[in-house]
Amino acid sequence: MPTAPRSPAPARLTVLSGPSGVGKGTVVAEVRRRYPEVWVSVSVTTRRARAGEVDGVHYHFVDDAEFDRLVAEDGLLEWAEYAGNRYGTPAAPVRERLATGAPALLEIELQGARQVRARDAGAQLVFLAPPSWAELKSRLAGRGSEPPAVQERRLAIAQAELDAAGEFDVVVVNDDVARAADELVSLLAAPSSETTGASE
Ligand SMILES: Nc1ncnc2c1ncn2[C@@H]1O[C@H](COP(=O)(O)OP(=O)(O)OP(=O)(O)O)[C@@H](O)[C@H]1O
Ligand SMILES: Nc1nc2c(ncn2[C@@H]2O[C@H](COP(=O)(O)O)[C@@H](O)[C@H]2O)c(=O)[nH]1
Repeated sequence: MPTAPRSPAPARLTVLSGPSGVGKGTVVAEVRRRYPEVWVSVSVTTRRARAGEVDGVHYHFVDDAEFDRLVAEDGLLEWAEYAGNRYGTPAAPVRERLATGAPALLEIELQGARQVRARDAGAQLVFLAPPSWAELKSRLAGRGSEPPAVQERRLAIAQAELDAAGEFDVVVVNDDVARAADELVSLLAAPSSETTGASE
């Protein structure tokens, strides 16, 4: 008797987190430049777009009412308030992507990473760390996208985020963009310990 075609096993969700200015966006852009097939979730945010940011590409820029609506209808996989703005991951595109058996990548902050872990024990949490505190400060200042007071606010949050690095499955040091991108690509491709049966 012919068997019905089977759906592929859902793939693993990978989360990239780390303090503001460490280079998450830069490393993800390098991964996508080399591997355009890597799928990265586009978050919603109430923050205003920076110069050069494109709605629907870098973020879906929404107002507070729209964000409230998404939360109320359980449309977000996770969400958090960060430095005075809200950010969240639209749930449906991530679920659809994983259901095809292909991996998905989220670039989100610490509170969101913790929510993903609580919902999905098989998710892989990757922490991107700076080579030093001085280098982190210099990168954030050098980017020039926030005034000094906002940089200070982000650096205060960064202290707590660095203290939480031990909660992550893997720490990748971003001392070199190409090398960090290589490490992230190999982590995305690595099979989940749940599917290999390896112990945690
Ligand atoms: N390995 C690196 N060496 C030197 N500079 C880097 C490196 N990686 C990123 N940068 C620079 O650091 C700055 C911050 O990078 P990026 O915007 O990617 O950080 P981020 O972690 O995504 O920040 P945020 O969380 O605030 O969005 C940018 O100016 C970027 O060019
Ligand atoms: N919890 C979530 N955090 C997110 C999401 N999208 C982005 N982020 C993180 O927010 C901070 C600030 O981002 P910025 O673009 O204003 O510099 C940074 O750590 C991002 O990774 C999300 O959907 N959920």
